[in-house]
Amino acid sequence: MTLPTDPAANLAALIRCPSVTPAEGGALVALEAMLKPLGFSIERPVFSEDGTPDIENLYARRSGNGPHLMFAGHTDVVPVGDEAAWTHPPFAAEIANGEMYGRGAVDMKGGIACFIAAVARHVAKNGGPKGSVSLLITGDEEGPAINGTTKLLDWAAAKGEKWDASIVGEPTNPDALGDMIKIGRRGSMSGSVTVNGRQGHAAYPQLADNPVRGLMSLVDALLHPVFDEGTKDFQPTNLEVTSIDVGNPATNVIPAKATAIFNIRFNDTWDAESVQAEIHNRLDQAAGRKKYRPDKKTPVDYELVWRDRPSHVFLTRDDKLIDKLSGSVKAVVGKTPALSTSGGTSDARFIKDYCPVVEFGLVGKTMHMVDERVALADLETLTQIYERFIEDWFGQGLS
Ligand SMILES: N[C@@H](CCC[C@H](NC(=O)CCC(=O)O)C(=O)O)C(=O)O
Ligand SMILES: [Zn+2]
Ligand SMILES: [Zn+2]
Repeated sequence: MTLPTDPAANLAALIRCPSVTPAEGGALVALEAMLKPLGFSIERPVFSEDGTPDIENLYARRSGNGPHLMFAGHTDVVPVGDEAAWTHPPFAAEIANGEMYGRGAVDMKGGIACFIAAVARHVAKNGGPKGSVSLLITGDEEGPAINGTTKLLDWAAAKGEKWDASIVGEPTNPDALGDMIKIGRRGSMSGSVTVNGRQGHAAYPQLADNPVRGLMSLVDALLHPVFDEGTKDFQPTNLEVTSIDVGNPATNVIPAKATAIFNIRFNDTWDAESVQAEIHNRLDQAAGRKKYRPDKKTPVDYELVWRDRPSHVFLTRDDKLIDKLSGSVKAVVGKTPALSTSGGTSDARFIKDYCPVVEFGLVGKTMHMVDERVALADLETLTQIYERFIEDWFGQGLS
């Protein structure tokens, strides 16, 4: 029987599945095909909640006598964006100049492909680890994350599953494999601000109330001043405006409404409540400013809506697990990774409530971009690191 020891072949099979959240796209079927020959028992729970799409997930376990290592990840991917701008089609897994192109190549079908190849090599060489290995894979990491990892963990724990450690295979390395292990993340929250104005003729602005002017004041206040300078463990808090939308096809009509959407990444100076209070305060102050609406007597009429659930700031530092993983990285690439909480959030925020967890995966430079791609050499190196970690973690015990 052929075992899935080649990470590039595993990844190509996964990239060819168009699993943009919330679509399964065949990705979990492809995973089952890789995991069955390795002796995993596989379950595919589907979770639902009102107002959110149903999500297919996968939990696979290869049981053995000894500790239990869980690898966690997601097969869903973000949309491709401007498909015409890709130099290779996003779901074809084409290889050029030693790199495989495709949505999910690094975030994070590539990480899953490498972990499976690592287990396969370990099984081929040693007959399998001295303990249990499981894969906890969601189809809802990039989306609202309501019917994914959090429910999958509850569901597995209710069946008696217990884990001694977990690795999340998000692309943690900024430039080269071995750069960085993630040991926590900033919080994340999104909201929208809609300004209600009064529609009218662009040549008679005194008869209208242009909501774009009001929105400019509010957006300015969201961006300035900076929220903080960062803390010992975390980057500075940062807010990005991700959309400004008026939906106005005419050039000479002042629209009735204008909306901005924003996402804020906050450090441990804040929690979700204090961020919300700060944003409210900034908007209230800005609503009365005259800069863009000198002739208006009333403040900007706006509505703030918080979207989705906030993701909380968290640290997962576990020195024993970090030492073991750092040692495995060093053994393969010759350098000790930095420990960081930089970048986005991850499902480690749910896993930390069940067992020690660290994050380590591919180089993330092209994640969410057009032409997402991974060096084939990196796939091989990450596979070797994961294999080495499996050997070290099961072989030397947990201390
Ligand atoms: N929208 C989801 C969470 C979205 C998670 C996403 N994470 C990444 O892209 C990983 C990036 C990295 O490794 O730095 C994000 O941070 O937006 C929810 O809110 O639950
Ligand atoms: Zn990801
Ligand atoms: Zn992502």
